[in-house]
Parts: sequence; structure tokens; C-alpha cells
Amino acid sequence: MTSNIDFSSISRDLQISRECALLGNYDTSLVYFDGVLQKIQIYIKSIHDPSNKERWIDLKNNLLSEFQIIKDISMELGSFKFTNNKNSNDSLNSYNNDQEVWNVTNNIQHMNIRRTTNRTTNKSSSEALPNWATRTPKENQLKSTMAKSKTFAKKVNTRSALPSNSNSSSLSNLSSKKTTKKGNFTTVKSNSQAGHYSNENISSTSKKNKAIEEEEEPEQVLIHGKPPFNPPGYEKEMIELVTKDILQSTPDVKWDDIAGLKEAKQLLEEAVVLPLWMPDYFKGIRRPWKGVLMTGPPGTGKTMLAKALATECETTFFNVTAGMLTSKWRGDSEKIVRLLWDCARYYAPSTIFIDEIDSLCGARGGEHEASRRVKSEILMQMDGVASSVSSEEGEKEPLIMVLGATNFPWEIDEALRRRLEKRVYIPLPDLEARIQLLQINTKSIKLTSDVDLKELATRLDGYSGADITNICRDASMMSMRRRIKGLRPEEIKNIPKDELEAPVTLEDFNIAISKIQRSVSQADIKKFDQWMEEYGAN
Ligand SMILES: Nc1ncnc2c1ncn2[C@@H]1O[C@H](COP(=O)(O)OP(=O)(O)OP(=O)(O)O)[C@@H](O)[C@H]1O
Repeated sequence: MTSNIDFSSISRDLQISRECALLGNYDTSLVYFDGVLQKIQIYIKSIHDPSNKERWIDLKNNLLSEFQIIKDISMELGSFKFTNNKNSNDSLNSYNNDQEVWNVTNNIQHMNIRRTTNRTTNKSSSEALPNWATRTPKENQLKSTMAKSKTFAKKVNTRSALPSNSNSSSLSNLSSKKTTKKGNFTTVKSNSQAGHYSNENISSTSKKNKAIEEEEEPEQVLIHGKPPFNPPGYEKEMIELVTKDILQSTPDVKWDDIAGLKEAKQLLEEAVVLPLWMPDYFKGIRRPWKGVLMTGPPGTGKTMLAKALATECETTFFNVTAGMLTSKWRGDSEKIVRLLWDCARYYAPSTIFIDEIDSLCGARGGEHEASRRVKSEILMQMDGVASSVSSEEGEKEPLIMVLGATNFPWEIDEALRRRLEKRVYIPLPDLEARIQLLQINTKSIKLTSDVDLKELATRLDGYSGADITNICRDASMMSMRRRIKGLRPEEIKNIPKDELEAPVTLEDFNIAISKIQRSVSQADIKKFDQWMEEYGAN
């Protein structure tokens, strides 16, 4: 079921994305980048050969870190907020001359693009990573730019929030702990140093930047009111992988962001919420499900469902791909699984989402030793968790829901299948869901009157949610592409924003639809139907 990947469109979009980033147009850059990552993700899901898959996963991870840098810069720039205080403009002007802290765009414009040699030159074209894939911007340079812009943002925010006649003593009330809350997460941060720096001459920055960075107390994130998880006996790097990369503070997806899939939403909610509400009832034979498997074609919303479940049910969300558990920790792979479950118990109630769970199984004949060990440990943890939750002793046991997702359910062996007791099919969107998808994806853009979403949805029969999102993204960029065609970077930078915001026309959609093919074939759907008939349980 290898997807036909359109390398040239990925290459073009990545190039546009990087150019936009270089020009300081981060929002557009992120939209393109997101599209590229999604296409690559769909392709990865369709690769069977483990070594080829691993190469593409590495590539995706490299691109993800590039994406994250652009996202961070964009967020930092967004945080440069000023009060209405008329002095705030003056403050800003005084910083403008400070090349060290202000030249964000210029620094990025002048960064070089690193080219590394493609080590896969002997591979066939579908196996070898294309040239564009191995280029990444100088991350260090971007990161140092980020550090500067962060420091700058802190100063500007601190300074502009102050009354114009403020002095150090009147700032003592700022030296308290500041607590912000988002979902299950509370951030406690001491800003006691704010007063020290706010009245100083900000243009002599570098020493003070350092001072701020050195003196600042790290943020303490409390999850479910608990301090950071830091068990003895594990390497720091391992703990960081689980608590920073796998544990996702704010999945921030709501049920309403997901088109269709009503039954899946209901089933998942019941599987997690009811045992939380009625722990006494869900004991013995009524114990909660050990795990739920979501299966279906790529790009149908499985990951979104897992994230929404965690958001809506307020459980701590652990988002992991099987590859993350096996690739880096080959020698120690079961240890990372134990740590993951310990962490999930600590922050319970928790949802552990394991994407590409099929890659832990050996049905393809290529099971690595690491995969085998990870799988056995997961099975043991699931058994352990389930038996403790169902304990009759009246103890309140931590609730951990394991959610697996796969595009290859037939690859999952019996042992794992048995633990994933509920098996839910996540299908391609029906007409109603396609209309909703188009509505969700076009809610922030203007459409001309000839665009009829219902008619478009009818034409998009057989397209996945991800395909439809890509079509909307592509269509929404058409007018911008027309406008910048043939222009030089300086000219592009000077185009007024409203000229780039022309409404999207039916013709734009037609062109996008003609370029983006259905990523799922009828034969694939048939395979899922057969598997669900035999093993489905919902
Ligand atoms: N039902 C849906 N509602 C809204 N957006 C959707 C839906 N299905 C897919 N999408 C869009 O497609 C993208 C990919 O979806 P998601 O990653 O959840 O799919 P998936 O089934 O997990 O795919 P894969 O199997 O490839 O991991 C989402 O970011 C979203 O933009």
C-alpha cells in the first residue's frame, strides 16, 4: 500500500516554505511546512521496508526540528506585545538600534542553507531520500537568533508592562511567583529578577542578556498539581525523552475540530471517561479496556482523535511512535517503556497513544530484537496496569488508557491484538464529514461566491481528511503564488498584506484537486473491510 508520493510538489513546497522563512514570512512558511510534513507522514505510513522507513523517519524528524524552530520564532515574535502606554513605542525605538537583539529577520535572511551529501545514492529513486530532503538551515544560527529574540521579548514585555515612572522599589510586587494554568498544566515561574533589569539601559545588552539567562529560575510545570517526574535510576536523557518529547502538555485538539467520526468519538470517550467517573463500578469483570486500537487508511484523523480524547477528558497525554521507543534505545528499549508507564502512572489519569503500533510486530518477518523487547514490555505493562485497575481491594488505582493506531492492522500479532480489546475502524470521510472538513479548513479564509462547499465535497468522494486538508491548503495559496510569480525577494517582501489575501476561487480549488490525487485506493479499503469483519470489536 505504498502511497504515490509527489516528490516534486514536496520539493517545491519545502522550497517555498524555506524562502518564506528566510523572508521573515513565518506564518506562510509554517503552512507550507505543515503540508510537507503531512505528505511525508502519509508516505512513511505506506513504506514496508524497515530500513527505508527508518531513513524517512529520520528525515521527518530533521524537518520537524526545522519546523519547530520556525514555529518558535513565529511564536516569539507574536509575543512582542506592547501596552497602550505611549512610552512603549519609545522603548521599542530605543531597541531598534540594537543589532544584537533586533535583527531577527536579517539574521535569518543571511543564513546559509546547509547541504549534506545524500548517503543513499545507490538506492532506487523511491528508496533514496531526495536531494531537498537532506538540506536544513543552520539550526545553530537560528537557535542563537531565537535566544536573542527570546531575551528581547522578555525585556520588552517586562518594560512595556511597567508604568512610565516606575522604579525598583515600586517593582517589589513583581517579585512574586507567577502562576498560569492551561488544562492540566500549571506553570509556576519566579519573575523576581524582572525589577532588576527593567530600568536599565537596554542597549548595552549582551552582558545583561547573559545575566538574565543565568539568573532566571527555570519554569516549573505542574501536571495535575504534581511536581516534575524525576525518578532515580534512569538517565537524564531518557527522562527528558519521556517528559519533554513524549508527554505533550497541550494537545489542544477538541472534538469539534474533527469532522465526522461521531461513533469513534463516543466510543473513545466512554472507554476513558466512564471508568474515571465511576471507578467503583469498573471493577472485576467490568474492568476498563486494556487498550483500544484505531485502524483505517492514512490521514483519516486517528492522531487527532487521540489528542482530542486527552484534551476533552483531561487526561495526561503521551504521544509516542513505536520507532521512538526502539530506534535510539536499542540496548535499553524495555527500560524506556517502563519509564513511560511509571510516568503515566505518576500523572494518571493518562492516555498513552502509540502510533504505528504495527511496527512492533514481526508479522513482516523483519522484527528487530529491540522491537521484540519493547513489545513484550508493553504487553507486560498493559497486563499489569489492567490487573491493578481491576483490583478488588478498593484501592484507587491509576487509570492508563492505551490507544494504538495503525494503517496495517493485519500486521499486528495475536498477543498485541488481544490486549487492544476494542478495535475501531476510522473510515474515509462520508459526504457530511467532507463538508465539515471543507468548512473547518476554510473558516479562516475568504471564498468567492462560486465556491459551493457541498458540491466540492461531492466531488471529493474517496479523498481522506488529510487529502482534503491539503487541497484546501493548496487552493488557499494559489492567489499568493500568482502574485509573487517572477518577483524578486525584495519585491515580495514589499507586497501589502491585503494583496496576498485575495479570496479563494472555484478555479483555485479545481487546480488543487487536479494536482492532489486520492491517497487511498479501493483495494486498500477492501483490505480494511476484510480485517474488520474478522477482528473488529467495537
Ligand atoms: N476527521 C478529520 N477532521 C479534521 N481534520 C482531519 C480529519 N482527518 C484528517 N484530518 C486532517 O488530516 C491531518 C492528518 O490527520 P491525522 O494525523 O489525525 O490522521 P491519521 O489517521 O493519524 O493519519 P496516519 O495514519 O497517517 O497517522 C490532520 O492534521 C488534519 O489536518
